[in-house]
Amino acid sequence: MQRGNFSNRAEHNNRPYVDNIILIGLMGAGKTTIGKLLANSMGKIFIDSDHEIQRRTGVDIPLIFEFEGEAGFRKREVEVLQDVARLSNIVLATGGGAVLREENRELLRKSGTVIYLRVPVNELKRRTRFDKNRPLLQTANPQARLVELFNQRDPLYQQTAHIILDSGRQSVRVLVQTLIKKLEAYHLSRPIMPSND
Ligand SMILES: Nc1ncnc2c1ncn2[C@@H]1O[C@H](COP(=O)(O)OP(=O)(O)O)[C@@H](O)[C@H]1O
Ligand SMILES: O=C(O)C1=C[C@@H](OP(=O)(O)O)[C@@H](O)[C@H](O)C1
Ligand SMILES: [Mg+2]
Repeated sequence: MQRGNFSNRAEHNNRPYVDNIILIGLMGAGKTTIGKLLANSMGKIFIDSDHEIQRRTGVDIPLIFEFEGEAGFRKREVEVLQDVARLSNIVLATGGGAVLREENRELLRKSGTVIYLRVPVNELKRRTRFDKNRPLLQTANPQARLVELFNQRDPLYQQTAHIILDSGRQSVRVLVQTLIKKLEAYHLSRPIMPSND
């Protein structure tokens, strides 16, 4: 067995918690950016739940919020998560609010190894400041909004994640390498058969 070589797929086919990688964290944490690179490096298929929602509806996220409100968006999000969680050999970048529903938190935890990209609010603000595609940040004070969301969601991300990666200004490339090492260390420390935790 080639320990640490995740491209050896056959070994992991019936171990979804090893096979799939799921990224969670606030807006701007780098889920989409790092997810793509991580999938590439590990020979996995990249899926972004927001992209999938946009593909299915044919419209962008701000328009869904405008017409259906956040509640409408969350319904679409849960549907997409349930569908993509059935796949294997994927890296899934979720939207920042995916952990709000308990049913999603349970689903994500049992469908893959969940990684929380934990980034300080100042850095999140810097990364999202010119972005018009995140309806929740289109307020007079996006920094205060991010603080509020961090306080509300940080405990939810922590309880959902198998691995927490605290990061600030490291480059995306360095983060991907660090993540691959953390994944290997995490799985080597686990029993072969997954438990239900
Ligand atoms: N480690 C990083 N260092 C610098 N910029 C980053 C890093 N990760 C992501 N970014 C940038 O931050 C912005 C938001 O990243 P994104 O991947 O869309 O985050 P998320 O999907 O978590 O909301 C993008 O412009 C991206 O290029
Ligand atoms: O935090 C949130 O509630 C949201 C995050 C966004 O995704 P990113 O985290 O990829 O920006 C997107 O799903 C939507 O605008 C709502
Ligand atoms: Mg994203």
